[in-house]
Amino acid sequence: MKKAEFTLDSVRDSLIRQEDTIVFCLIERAKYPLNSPAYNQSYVSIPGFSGSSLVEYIVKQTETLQATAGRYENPEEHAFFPDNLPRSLVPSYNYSQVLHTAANSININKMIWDMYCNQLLPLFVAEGEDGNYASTAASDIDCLQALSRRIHYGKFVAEVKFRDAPRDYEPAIRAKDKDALMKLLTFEKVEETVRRRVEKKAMVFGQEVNLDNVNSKGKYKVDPSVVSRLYVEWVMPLTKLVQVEYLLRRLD
Ligand SMILES: C=C(O[C@@H]1C=C(C(=O)O)C=C[C@H]1O)C(=O)O
Repeated sequence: MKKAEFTLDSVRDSLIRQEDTIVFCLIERAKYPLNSPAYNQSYVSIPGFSGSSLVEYIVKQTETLQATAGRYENPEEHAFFPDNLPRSLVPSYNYSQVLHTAANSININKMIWDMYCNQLLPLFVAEGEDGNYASTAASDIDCLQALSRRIHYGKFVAEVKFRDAPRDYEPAIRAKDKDALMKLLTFEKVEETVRRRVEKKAMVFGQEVNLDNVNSKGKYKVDPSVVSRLYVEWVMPLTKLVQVEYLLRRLD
């Protein structure tokens, strides 16, 4: 099978497609209220598990299973609990080796976890509980994995930007000048387009569909302004943080 081409346009196309995944994941999570017991230590006393919540239990177990099926062999995937994961038990796929090996040392999932659980969730789910704790946690892992994939995709964005203009990036990398790197890789117009597009996607994907094709209740399943805030305050800044961290190691 032909490998996908690797250009700034193809990388941006992937980010655009990942927006759909993220918006749909948020819509699914918003079916349930906060369900705070899923995040409380007092609710879980599972024999053999010493973690701090049902969500952590489900994420750890899911990652263990998916590691054996080769998920983390893919340079686009990052585990939330990467320590002591089992090895893949399936034949390895020959992924394109486009990234510098230093990419392997970058994983900001702890920040993503904290942002999602402590800041984002209360903004887009209703208060209260309905007992669907396991389903809620299953929705959380979908959201977390989609956000993590998008944010760590910054490694590919940075690589393609570096290859397009190595002479611009090299002095800032050698000087370890994070601010200069941030300036070089930032495109404010692109960010504004992303912000407006994800807000629109939240309106289109999250509306009530009926045969008159009118959003009769004028309500959305996830508040579009929360989705644009998610991108402006967390997703884009964290993607840029990954880009800077990657570039700093690009000449190692
Ligand atoms: C991802 C890129 O780099 C930066 C980060 C962006 C983002 O996270 O969406 C958008 C524009 C850039 O400032 C890009 O240039 O496409």
